[in-house]
Amino acid sequence: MKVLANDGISKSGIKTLEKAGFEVLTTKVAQEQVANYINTHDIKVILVRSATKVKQDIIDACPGIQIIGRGGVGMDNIDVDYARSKGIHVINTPASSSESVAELVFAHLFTGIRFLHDANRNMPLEGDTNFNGLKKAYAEGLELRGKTLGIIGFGRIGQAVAKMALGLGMRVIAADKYVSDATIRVDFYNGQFINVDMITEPLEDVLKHSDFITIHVPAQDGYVLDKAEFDIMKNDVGIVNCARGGVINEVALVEALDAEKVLFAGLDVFENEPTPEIQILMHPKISLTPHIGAATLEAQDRIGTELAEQIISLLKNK
Ligand SMILES: O=C(O)[C@H](O)COP(=O)(O)O
Repeated sequence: MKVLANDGISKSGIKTLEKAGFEVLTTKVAQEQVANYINTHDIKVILVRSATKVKQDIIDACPGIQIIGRGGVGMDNIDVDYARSKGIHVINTPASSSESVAELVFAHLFTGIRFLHDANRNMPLEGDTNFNGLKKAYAEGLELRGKTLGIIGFGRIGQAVAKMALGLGMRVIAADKYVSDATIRVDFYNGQFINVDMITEPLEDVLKHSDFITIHVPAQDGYVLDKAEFDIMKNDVGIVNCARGGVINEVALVEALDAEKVLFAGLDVFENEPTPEIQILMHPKISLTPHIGAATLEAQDRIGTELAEQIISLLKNK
């Protein structure tokens, strides 16, 4: 039985699938060729990350598909309900990348408070006379310890961020439409841990009281952070988005950065992907990464193995 991993899959995933008798194809087929490729190669399982879209057109064109697998969390590139209504299994790996995404949040936070994005762009060339000016700006860096981190969206990833923030000595507050409380287990390398009980707060309170805000909600209709939300935040707040483009109004964000309301932004996701708007790309106060929250060897390894195990249990153990 053939599996097409159109956006790639880890070696561990391929090995597990091959051991169970599947043939795994990792050819990167262009979006417009996907349906034809699936049909001509008799593919039964299509695996994607966020790049390949599996919408109604592909589902209708490929009646042989039995499983659509998303290696990762967000399924906004798949018509999940429609696929399920046609009897197709749709699977993802919701827990595999939480730690990696959370670590990227802190990469952006540390970058923002110590101006790494600016330093990387502006280290002096020989004869450059501006560096002392830069050094003075960099001397206005901040520490995370003792600051308040506001987490919007308190699911698995939001809670993984909370765990790291508590470990760094930050105060953590969170808002979530659906989660009212959570116990955060802050665990240490030596096996010791402490549990911290948290109750979520209204969004407005989180916006008002946070020194830094990080957002962890799925793709949705409408912005979560728009001008009205920026207006009630503290001055010099830092913003991080490693969730989905489209949850922050980028025009309002740029205005807030230019008005010195927001100190910096760390963005892994954009309204336009893979190429963000030029105002975002070139902005001196924005630290940029190209949607790499889950792009660690460890996360991809877990994702590949977890997908493979789900496929085997759905198709081999019937
Ligand atoms: O939803 C996810 O899992 C992340 O956005 C990662 O997306 P990617 O698999 O395309 O890196």
